[in-house]
Amino acid sequence: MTLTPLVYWAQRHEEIYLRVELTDAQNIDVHVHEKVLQFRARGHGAKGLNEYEFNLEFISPVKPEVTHRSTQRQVNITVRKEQRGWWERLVVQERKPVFLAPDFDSWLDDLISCLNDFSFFLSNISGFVSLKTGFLFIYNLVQFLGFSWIFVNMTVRLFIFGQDSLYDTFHTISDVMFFCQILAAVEVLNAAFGVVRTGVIPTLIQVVGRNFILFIIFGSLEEMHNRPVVFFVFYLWSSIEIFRYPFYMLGCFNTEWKTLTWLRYTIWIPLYPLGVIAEAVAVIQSIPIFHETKLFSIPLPKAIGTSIGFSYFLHIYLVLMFLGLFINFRHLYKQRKRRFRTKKRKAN
Ligand SMILES: CCCCCCCCCCCCC[C@@H](O)CC(=O)SCCNC(=O)CCNC(=O)[C@H](O)C(C)(C)COP(=O)(O)OP(=O)(O)OC[C@H]1O[C@@H](n2cnc3c(N)ncnc32)[C@H](O)[C@@H]1OP(=O)(O)O
Repeated sequence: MTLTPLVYWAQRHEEIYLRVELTDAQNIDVHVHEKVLQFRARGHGAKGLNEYEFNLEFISPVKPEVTHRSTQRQVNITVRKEQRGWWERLVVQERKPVFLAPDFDSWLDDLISCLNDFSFFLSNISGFVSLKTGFLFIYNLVQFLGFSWIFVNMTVRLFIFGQDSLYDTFHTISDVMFFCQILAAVEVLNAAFGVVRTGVIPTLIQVVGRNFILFIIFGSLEEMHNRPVVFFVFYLWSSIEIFRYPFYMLGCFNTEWKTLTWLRYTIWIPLYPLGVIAEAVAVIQSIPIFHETKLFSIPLPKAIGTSIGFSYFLHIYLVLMFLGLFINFRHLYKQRKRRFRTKKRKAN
């Protein structure tokens, strides 16, 4: 008849511990094949000095290497789980074998270690959520909410009112866009003071470029308010921001969602040129209006008798825009390469 020793078990996320109640155990043979652990040894158990053995078929796969250590009172066996995780029970069959019992001492150790882990996590978190992280997170959250509101509002209005919605974008959206774009000046400061790892020039080009269109071209000319170009400019701007800001928010906690990262570093490829083209259309449409109204024109001395129209500056600005497009396109291309190259290297 086969004699089985008493076996106590416990688990951690990566390991299984078995404590076999055999004193002075000798000729210990323990190995794992597939999910089954086989144990055989000679020692003093419940039925005196005898051969004892047992088999356990684990509920999940384990690594084939087993370590064991015998003391005068028991044999301790450690088996490594194939995949990290918490098992709902030890063995495949729902009714546990009679010789098997939970090892409460070890569970207690486990509980203590869990509490230690938790307090370590808490102490880390409190250090981690520094002032800078908190500030960046809130900033990105506010921008994300603002641009999401813009994007969703414009999309819903497009579905409900169709083409008509293109003509009143400025009236319905501009207040939130003003708010978000004024706030975006913070990004220039962040870059200038090294709060985030990015160049000042690309950020300045981005913020100044957009605010020029928003405040000077759209904001100061009522004639522009009902033009469909406002819709295209606002829609293109918000289309990138609803991905860029949540990407930064996750970054604040060293977390990433691969799809979001891919979107943040990819959809600018079509959006940026389209955005610049839409902005250029807005500038071109505003030129005759500035010309007629003489708004922002600089009067010259009476002797010369004329003024320098703002529309001249707009011609120069059109050239600057494409220069800006080139600089920022190159910058974003480099950022994309850096991001995906670093990721690939980390993966290797
Ligand atoms: C100098 C005078 C100016 C004269 C202007 C005249 C010319 C004007 C031409 C203007 C053309 C503008 C056209 C434009 O308006 C059209 C459009 O926007 S269309 C829509 C598509 N647009 C886009 O896709 C651009 C979106 N914007 C951006 O991407 C940024 O503003 C830009 C500055 C262009 C690039 O961003 P950045 O350099 O910051 O790259 P990363 O996102 O890779 O960030 C680098 C690292 O910094 C961390 N970071 C950055 N910001 C934050 C933040 N707010 N919170 C937390 N962390 C942040 C980021 O995580 C990266 O860190 P790591 O590398 O460690 O991951």
